[in-house]
Amino acid sequence: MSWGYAANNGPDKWADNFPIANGPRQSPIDIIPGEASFDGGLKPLSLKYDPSTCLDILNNGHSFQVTFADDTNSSTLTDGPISGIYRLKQFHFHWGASDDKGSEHTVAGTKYPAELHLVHWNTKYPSFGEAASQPDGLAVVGVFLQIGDHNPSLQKVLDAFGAIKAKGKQTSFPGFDPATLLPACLDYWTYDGSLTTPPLLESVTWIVCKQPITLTSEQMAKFRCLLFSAEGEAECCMVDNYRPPQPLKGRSVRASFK
Ligand SMILES: C[C@@H](NC(=O)c1ccc(Cl)c(S(N)(=O)=O)c1)c1ccccc1O
Ligand SMILES: [Zn+2]
Repeated sequence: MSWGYAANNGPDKWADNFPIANGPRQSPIDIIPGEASFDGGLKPLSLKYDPSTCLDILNNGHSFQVTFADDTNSSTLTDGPISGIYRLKQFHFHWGASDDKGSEHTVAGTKYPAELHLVHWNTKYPSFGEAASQPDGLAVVGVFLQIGDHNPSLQKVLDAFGAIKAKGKQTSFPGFDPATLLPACLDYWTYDGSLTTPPLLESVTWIVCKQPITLTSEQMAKFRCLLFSAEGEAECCMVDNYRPPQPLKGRSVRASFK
């Protein structure tokens, strides 16, 4: 039985096969703004993305991912809390069965309907796979989604869902600029954490943007048309693919803003 988000294979069961689930730097966490410490030494994020590196969009049975060519420094994250150059590998989302839940990080207990993760790896290592096992290997920019105005950029992603409805489906997705999914203000919280999905490796510098991006409730409903299941299997809607907040275990959360 492989891991998932159902009662019999979901987050409460992951420690059976991935004992690091109870480790010292697990993600996500509940971010409590009043307990975050402003760090004037934190630099602004520098995100430089080249749309020509965007390759395809796929349903991996846990979420959907938009993948990028990461053989050059065309799409990178630098500065912010990190040193060196991190390359964009993919972005994906986590969302709920209804608009009152779905994000992985929460803010003083507040859940957003969804959360975007832009996954980058440290080019001091030879590949994403190598980097994912190093304490400074990955850097993920998290962006909350909240119900509001229509999001034309996100609509381009939603329009591709017809081709990737079932687990294992993939289609080319050229020329998409992920910078169009970023909020106007790049103030952020940062802390040391992990992948929020198995193998839950403790290799992620988390960078969570304070300002959400918006989408309409109708756009949010489109996420819930994807399936966890493969073609020919009993249809199972892809919803509630989020891990709940994990213990902080003494970690500090820094803020790039006052
Ligand atoms: C669901 C998907 N997970 C990732 O690809 C993933 C990779 C890195 C990060 Cl940092 C994150 S996260 N959520 O912390 O940003 C998620 C996955 C996991 C295992 C096997 C197949 C597969 O597709
Ligand atoms: Zn994620």
